[in-house]
Formats: sequence, C-alpha cells, structure tokens
Amino acid sequence: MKRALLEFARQGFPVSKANEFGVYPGSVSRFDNAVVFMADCGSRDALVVFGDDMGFAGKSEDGFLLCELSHSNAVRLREVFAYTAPRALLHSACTMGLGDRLGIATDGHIAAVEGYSVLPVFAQQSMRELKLTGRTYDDVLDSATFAVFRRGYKKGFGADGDHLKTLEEIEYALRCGYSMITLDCSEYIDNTVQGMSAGEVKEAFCPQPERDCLYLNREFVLGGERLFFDEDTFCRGVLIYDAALKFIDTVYRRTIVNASRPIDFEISIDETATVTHPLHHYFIARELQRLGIKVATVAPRFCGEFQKGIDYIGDTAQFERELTIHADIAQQFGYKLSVHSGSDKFRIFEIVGRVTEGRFHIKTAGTSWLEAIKAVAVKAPALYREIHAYALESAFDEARKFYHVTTDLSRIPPLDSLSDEQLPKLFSNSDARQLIHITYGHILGAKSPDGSYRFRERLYSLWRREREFCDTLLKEHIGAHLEQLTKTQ
Ligand SMILES: O=C(O)[C@@H](O)[C@@H](O)[C@H](O)C(=O)CO
Repeated sequence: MKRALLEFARQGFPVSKANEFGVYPGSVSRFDNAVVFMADCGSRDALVVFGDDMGFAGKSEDGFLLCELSHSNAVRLREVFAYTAPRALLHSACTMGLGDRLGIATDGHIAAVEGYSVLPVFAQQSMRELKLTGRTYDDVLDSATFAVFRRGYKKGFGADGDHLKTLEEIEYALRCGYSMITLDCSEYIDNTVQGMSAGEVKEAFCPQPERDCLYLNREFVLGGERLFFDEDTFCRGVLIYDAALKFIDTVYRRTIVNASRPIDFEISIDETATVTHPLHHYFIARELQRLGIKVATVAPRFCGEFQKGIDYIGDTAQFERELTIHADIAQQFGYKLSVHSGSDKFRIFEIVGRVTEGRFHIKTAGTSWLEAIKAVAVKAPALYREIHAYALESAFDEARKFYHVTTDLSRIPPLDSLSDEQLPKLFSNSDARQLIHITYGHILGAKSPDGSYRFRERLYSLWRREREFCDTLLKEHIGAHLEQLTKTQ
C-alpha cells in the first residue's frame, strides 16, 4: 500500500490512474499545499494527506499522513471540503431521503441519484432506528460524509434527524450538524376523536371565534374540488390536531428559529391511526402560517397503507384524488409534501411525481437494508438461512412492537423448500420482505452464548468484500424508484 501511494504521489496524483494505486478517483482533491484522497486498504478505507496535514489526525509515513475514518477526521473533512457537509435543501423541487441503517449504502445511493434531477438526504435516521442499531447521529453523518468524499459527489446532500419527538432529540441532531429536522407529532394527535359521536365532538370543542371564523362553514377550492368545512369536520380537526399545533409552535420557537444555519423543518403527522382529512391538512397549514412557522415539508397520513418495505396497499384512484388536494394545499402554503415509508411504493410513484409536478420529498430507508440482505442471500446463502431462521423464531414478535405491519408469516415459503438459487426470490415476497425489514435491529444486535455478535461481524465483512455488488443492487433498486417518480418530468 505504502509503495503504491508513494508512486501515485511521484506521478503527480493522476486521477485517471488512481484505481491502479488503490485510490478512489473521485476523492483526489487539492487544497492549498496538500492533496487529500481516500485509499482502499483492503478490509477498510483510509484518508491520505500529502503535504500539509491540514489538521487531520493520522500516522505520518514518508511524507504522507494515513488517517482513520474517525469522527474527528469527518469533522475536519466537512470543514475543509464544504460539499461533504449537509445543507438545507429547502428550495429544491425533488428530494429523496435515503436512510442507511448500516453506514455502507451511500456509495450505492450516489450511483443511483446521479442520473436524476433529485437532491438526496443521505444521512437520514429516526430515533427508533438509532436505538435498534445502536448507532449515533455522528456515526450516521460521518458515514455519509466519507462516502460523499470517496465518490467526489459535489451536488449537495441533506441530513435528516427523522421522527424526532422531543426537544432534547432535536437539540441532539442540530448539535451534530443535521440540516433537516422531522418533528413527529404522533404523540400529540388525538386518535380517539375518530370514534366520537357528533354530540361528543360538539361538547368537547372549545370555541375560539378569531380562529374559527376562518374555517367554519366556509367553502374552499382545493385541488380543483369544492370542499365545505362543516361544523363537525372543523371541530374534529381542532380536537385531533390542536395539541400537535401547540407542540410544533413550542419546538419551532425553542429550536429551529435559534439555529445558526438554515434548517429544513418537516412536520410529520403520518405515523398515526388518523388519516389526514384534506380539510384538516388545510387547517394545519393555515394555522402554521398564522403562527409564523416556516416549514419545508409536511408529511400527512395519506389514505391507504404505507407499510414498510412493500408496495402501497389501497385504492390508487382515491390516493390520487386526495394527493391532488394535499399537493394543492402544500403549494398554496409554500412547502412540499413529504411521503414517508416511500420504500417500494411502485404503484403510486408515477402519481406522486405527476400530481406534485415533481415537487416532493420522499423517504426511503428499509429498502436499502433489504438490498443489503438480498446481497447476503445471493453471495452467502448459508448465512442468509441462519439469519432468516433467527428472524422468524426469535426476532419477529419483538420487532413488531416497533412497526405497524400486517405480515402473514404463513405465506413465506419454508426455507428448506428453497434451493440456494431460489433464496433471492424471497425478496419479491411481501411477507418475507417485512420479516427481514423490521427485524434489522435484532439481527444486527443478536449475540452468541459467548457474548460475541452472532451475525454482525460476518455481515459487515461480507458487505465489505462484496461492496461493488451491493452498490450495484442499490443503484438499480433506488434507480427503479426514481425512474417512476420522475417519469412525467
Ligand atoms: O424505520 C424508520 O424508523 C424510518 O426509516 C422511517 O420511519 C422513515 O421515516 C421512513 O419513512 C423511511 O422510509
């Protein structure tokens, strides 16, 4: 390695020959009196600095500095090369969240987005994901930063503290440099209102004339339809969302307005049992405006089901009708719609792209984890069999507490009925997908009786060995999402 690096330097760091020296061509960067790049050292990558050390920390050898992909070096990289730091993507039309639960997917994600007019949010993780994988926001962002540098991806990317529910969680993500905050309001949404009678709603409602006159008994033309806000619909909207609006206001004033940099602020009302009535969306949008709260995106709970890692369940005609209204509201109030659990929703991608005229944010995460496990099924069938059996026997019931899925395990073909060559086909079976999708934390955290990880190390070394194959799977699969989403643009 050392000899190759010295020869690369002697030849003047030729990008066109970088691969021959184990150097990633996209990473070769000059800055003042230094050349910085990333090299493939077999089982890991390293940052290499020739010339001034530029403040990177590493081991000096024959005129160059060999640096670990550590947090402090990621911080320095973001300071020196601004494109490796996340930024708010507020004004970009089409943006896509590409959650990477493993810290290895960004290279494939970069390959996927490169042919499309979309800006990516590479570092996107929810608190739930961090808890299940045992990762930190620093770790998630650092992995994205290193991949962006490795590939020389300079178009810009975001970092989303996804599904945050408390001030502390938001402050944590902001401290780590995140550029997007997704406020999950689910704990402040009153799902019991759906089951209340008209009389009960009337009795529970507290009038506020100044607010109520803006909506009550008024007609609105939304998405080309005339929608009438009758008393019951209005009072229900207030009862369902009033506490959430107060919560949003508190969070916004205590965190987002004080941030020292632009932040994409997203309101998420999707992970809840109450489908967002279009008129209630209008009420929320207008109340946010009255409160002076600037949002980049709002994620309604759309009709139908957006379950993790599988296609849309529901009536696509109704979805299109309601989406048209939601999109009109978003446009009127100057934000974009955000579609959560966007992994694998092939039945509606074209509709989303067309109806929003290409102005949307869509989040994916689980599908990239599934592609990583599919790579295991292809390249290491015996390991896949172990993981699948573990997920079925020891993880699924527990994992179900974290995600709403309607998986029917009996529809998954028994493992012993499948040849090794047939294993990858399991990834076309919705129930098998969900089995693996929701058990990621358990699979990664599973321990053997001696206390060592049962799968984790074997998985990471396989993914390292097969990184080109994994990147290709992601490029194709995320590319298939983008193809549909941008079909009408
Ligand atoms: O699994 C999670 O917690 C997250 O990836 C999601 O909830 C995320 O918001 C999403 O929608 C990704 O598809």
